[in-house]
Amino acid sequence: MVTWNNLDTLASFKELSEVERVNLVEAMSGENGADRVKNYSVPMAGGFSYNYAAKQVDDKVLAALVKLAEEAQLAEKFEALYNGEVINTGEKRLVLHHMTRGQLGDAVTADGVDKRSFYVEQQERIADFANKVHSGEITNAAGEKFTTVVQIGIGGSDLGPRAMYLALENWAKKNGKFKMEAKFISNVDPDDAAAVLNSTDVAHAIFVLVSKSGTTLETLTNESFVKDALKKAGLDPSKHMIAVTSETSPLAKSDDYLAAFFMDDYIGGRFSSTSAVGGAVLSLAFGPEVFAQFLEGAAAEDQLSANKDVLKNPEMLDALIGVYERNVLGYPATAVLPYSQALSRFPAHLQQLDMESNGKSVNRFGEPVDYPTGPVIFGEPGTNGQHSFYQLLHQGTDIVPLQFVGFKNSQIGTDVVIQDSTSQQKLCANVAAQIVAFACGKSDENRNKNFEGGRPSSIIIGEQVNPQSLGALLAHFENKIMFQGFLWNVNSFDQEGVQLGKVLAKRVLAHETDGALKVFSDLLNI
Ligand SMILES: O=P(O)(O)OC[C@H]1O[C@H](O)[C@H](O)[C@@H](O)[C@@H]1O
Repeated sequence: MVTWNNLDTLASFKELSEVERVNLVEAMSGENGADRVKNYSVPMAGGFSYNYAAKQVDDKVLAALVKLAEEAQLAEKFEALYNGEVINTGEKRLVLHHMTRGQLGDAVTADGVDKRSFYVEQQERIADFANKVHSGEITNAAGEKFTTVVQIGIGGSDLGPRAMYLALENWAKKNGKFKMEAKFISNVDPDDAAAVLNSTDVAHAIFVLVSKSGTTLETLTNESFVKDALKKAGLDPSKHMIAVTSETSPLAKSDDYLAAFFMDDYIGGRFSSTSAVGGAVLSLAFGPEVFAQFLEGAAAEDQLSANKDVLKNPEMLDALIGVYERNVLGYPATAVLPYSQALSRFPAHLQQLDMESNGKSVNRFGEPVDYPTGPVIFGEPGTNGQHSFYQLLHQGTDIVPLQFVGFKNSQIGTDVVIQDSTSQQKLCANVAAQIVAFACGKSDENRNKNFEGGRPSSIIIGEQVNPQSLGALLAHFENKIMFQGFLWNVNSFDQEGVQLGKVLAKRVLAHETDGALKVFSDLLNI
């Protein structure tokens, strides 16, 4: 049995806050620093390692974190989750996204079906559909092959799949796995749909309407926008559209689609990249085998997350260090900085994954908590970020912990030697330099040029962005966020905070406003 307690009631949390702070400048300088880089590293799946040498931890802090993990029952809570306990207390739901990529524990039956079999069945249906589209067995009305896939969805039905597609696009082109170009429409801004449609040959496009609830205003509006464009082109929308939704949604039983594929209420939108939500677009774009490899990578990382030895569990360790930084050291934000163009939208996905999950002020029983929970998450690929907001990170008044991700190899392989180094080497040199610059700083008599250092970072180092490594990386962050939710004792799997704005927007559109809302409506010409 697991017990759910607030972080500040745990004796081990009090002990952690009393452990002497690490002076990162000293820790990371000289031979000491070299030893830390060699020793403070844990292997991950997908060829990665998680290196936390430049975090503000030492063996004493780590020992206290291990105790905290034990008292908070992190391993047992994960076990309860994958064995089908109702972890999403707010919505009274199980949390089963891990099951889309493997079976970590017991078989789980819900709604009268074995859930793992249900997810596998959907994967097989998608694979069959994608193969038929690729072979020309499923075509447009004129009998011509579809060449483009356009996903319509928002939030979890957009960000993850889009980030994953962009991450693998060049890898697929280079490795002969590229089947169809994918595009995405998400914003209700008419310029989003119009711009995508203007650059798409709609007669050869298949549209994937993705909405777990089937009620999201932006997505339903964009569906109508696309149907309108198809009709104007003399095409039958029902021959160009498929749906991905939950079986209980209004879209599930509609005849408006060529086919419908399902996820369910036990998979949160932001955790749905490995379900049919990511499966449809990624299988169409790159083939079902590539999607299967992506799932394998995620499953392998999930296995590591289930390890009870904290120092061999990269996700648990990352989560614990993050909570130490947030709740003991008092840092307000975390930046995610992938040194890889392929991961250009990965930080955007993590913003939703992390902030929608752990941006909570009440615990899982609805009682207010007296400590900070999820930090602000933001990020950009390096080196672009360096030339943008790193000034604040190096010399600003807030300390912002950093999560770097770096790869030894590029995806396309085309490179050039300028001033004795390749572009890939320059990219990697920058990430190494930044870690040490942030940690150690540099003294200068001119205060303006002085770097105090002491700014913590970790780095996930991999070989290359490919389907397996991408799956592992995604699972790393999903599971880290889950463990942090356990530590903060919040429900990471609901998102009530997004409702109020939606309700008020409906009122504006119905002209049922007064006060400030009325004046803003007038100012915006609604
Ligand atoms: O997939 P849908 O039901 O259309 O939901 C799309 C998104 O909208 C909601 O407002 C939530 O904030 C997100 O968690 C969700 O991913």
